[in-house]
Amino acid sequence: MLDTARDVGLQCLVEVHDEAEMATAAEAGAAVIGINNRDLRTFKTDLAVTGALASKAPADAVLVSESGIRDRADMERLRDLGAHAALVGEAIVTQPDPGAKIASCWVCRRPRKEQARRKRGSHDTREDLRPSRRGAHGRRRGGRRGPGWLELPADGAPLHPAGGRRRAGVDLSRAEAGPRLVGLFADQPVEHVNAVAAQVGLDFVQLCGSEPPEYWAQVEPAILKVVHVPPAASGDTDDQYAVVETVEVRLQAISNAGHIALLDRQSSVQPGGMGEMFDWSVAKELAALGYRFILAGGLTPENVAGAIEAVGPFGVDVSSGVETDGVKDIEKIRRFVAAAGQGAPL
Ligand SMILES: O=C(O)c1ccccc1NCC(=O)[C@H](O)[C@H](O)COP(=O)(O)O
Repeated sequence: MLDTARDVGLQCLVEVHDEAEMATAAEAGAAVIGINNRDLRTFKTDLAVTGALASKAPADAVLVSESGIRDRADMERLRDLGAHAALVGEAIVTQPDPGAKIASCWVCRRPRKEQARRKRGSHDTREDLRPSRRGAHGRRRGGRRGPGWLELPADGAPLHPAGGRRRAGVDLSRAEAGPRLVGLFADQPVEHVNAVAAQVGLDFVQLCGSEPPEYWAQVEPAILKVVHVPPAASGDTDDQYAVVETVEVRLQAISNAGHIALLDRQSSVQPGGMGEMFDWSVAKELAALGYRFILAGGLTPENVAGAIEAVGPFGVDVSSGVETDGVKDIEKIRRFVAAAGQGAPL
């Protein structure tokens, strides 16, 4: 059945409740395994079932904990037990405001102690399609590096694709096999973005301008949406909190639309590539609230490990920090990638 599903382009969620069923699922090659915390014979529900079976799952399976999940505390517990996703029914449908309930349960980051445990080899994280960008690699084994192709109307006219290719210095023909290819745009006609993406075979489009959600909806490839983080007006805590709230609204909208957010410093000069950091405590706060984002702005081979450790982003992005005299510097890129790999796992 799994083979048939794959042949027609479907993925199966294979549900298990005990060790024997987990062994069957593993043997069958199930890539997504649902651990049902409810015993369907007795209807007894116990989240500990997830803990007991997660360690018996194939290392590269995605684990979905199912049933009996009520709130954020449960979600955190399941995450710590090794689940990658949760299937929640009753706790959401019985709420007057299901959206608020979902938002209150959102847990994304794996805590560091769990990362460390996995890194020691007891249970591995899985390869997924999450990108990091342009050699700015943050995830350990599961991360993807994404060379970026920059197309911004900063000088009036969009770059021709060939210009982009030269600028990014990547062999586009290798994009399929290796890194994910990201194209950067800012407020350009969406038809143009789609045409370029199709012509070049972009995996992601990074929107660096003030494109609204209606625009995102028309973009064909996956989207990285930049959120420019403004400085706190006075630097005091209230102002900083106001910045967190402003950015949070944007992150929510991006996440709800199924896209990936990239936090970068706001600049009146150009929408990125300024080599300047924003206040990482804002990013740290948002990561603690469970938001996933790529961290950008002023990263360098020297500070990237510390940034990952301090903020805990989903990925990191760099431009000028790996340049020498305005040109990408392969040695700096190598050092950046190595240093990012040494930061706390994302
Ligand atoms: O990277 C550029 O040169 C650039 C130029 C104009 C607009 C946007 C640009 N880049 C957007 C990015 O995503 C950068 O990688 C991001 O802003 C980080 O840049 P940096 O602070 O220089 O590392």
